Amino acid sequence: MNPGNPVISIRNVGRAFGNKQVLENISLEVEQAETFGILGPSGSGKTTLVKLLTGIDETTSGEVFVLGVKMPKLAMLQQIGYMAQSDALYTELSAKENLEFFAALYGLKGEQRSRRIKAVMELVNLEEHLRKRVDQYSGGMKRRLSLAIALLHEPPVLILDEPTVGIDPVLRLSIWKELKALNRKGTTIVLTTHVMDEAEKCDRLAMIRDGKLLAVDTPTGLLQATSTDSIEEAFLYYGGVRS
Ligand SMILES: Nc1ncnc2c1ncn2[C@@H]1O[C@H](COP(=O)(O)OP(=O)(O)OP(=O)(O)O)[C@@H](O)[C@H]1O
Repeated sequence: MNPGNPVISIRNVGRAFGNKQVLENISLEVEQAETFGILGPSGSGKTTLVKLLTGIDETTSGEVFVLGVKMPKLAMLQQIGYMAQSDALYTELSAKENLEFFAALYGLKGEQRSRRIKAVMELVNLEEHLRKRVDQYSGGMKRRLSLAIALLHEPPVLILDEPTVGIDPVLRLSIWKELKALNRKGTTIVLTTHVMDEAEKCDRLAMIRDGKLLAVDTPTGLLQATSTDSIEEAFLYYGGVRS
């Protein structure tokens, strides 16, 4: 970590849809090479928040900066790897064709493109299914392919919306190992999760409920602040029970 050099800066951010205020006055910063988790009950605004970080969506108040650039900014596509909650894949194409499409979008060419496609497919354990059409993939395989695409261009910022849903525990562990290895190389990771043992692996966690930021701290700090023994209990303390 490199404190004082935020890769992501969220300043007084609000997002409303019509008269429904989904995010309210959120401010937080994520430092370089942090794994930063966003935890909150269903409908609390996690996906809305991460979409603002990727530039897919825009704030209705406040500002978001990624790597010092005010979002949204199309050019930041190259700098951010995003894994959405619902897979954005071309199902009538093979995995390879999907990867090639995104590789082209990210400007990867020739030998580098082939090398990266091979590397990310190995990582998510799909190398044997490279030529298979995505509509023949299981739900878990599609999640893994989506993660592979997010990692393809080795972006400095990774934004993952519930990355390991539908992924078995063995593969989940190997994906976490890789995420931590990326962290060590300087990649900043923001993820949303409902999985408590994943939350514990984050350097810091933001707890949100009803679009409001309730706490930001290390997992240990959250346990101390709530006098609880597990992240699950801390989550319930902050109102997860009311989801
Ligand atoms: N485009 C939209 N138009 C209107 N309301 C929306 C829109 N997108 C999200 N919302 C509302 O914003 C709230 C927060 O949704 P969001 O998807 O961010 O929650 P979440 O915390 O990611 O939930 P989950 O854990 O179930 O994925 C919900 O009440 C949702 O209905």
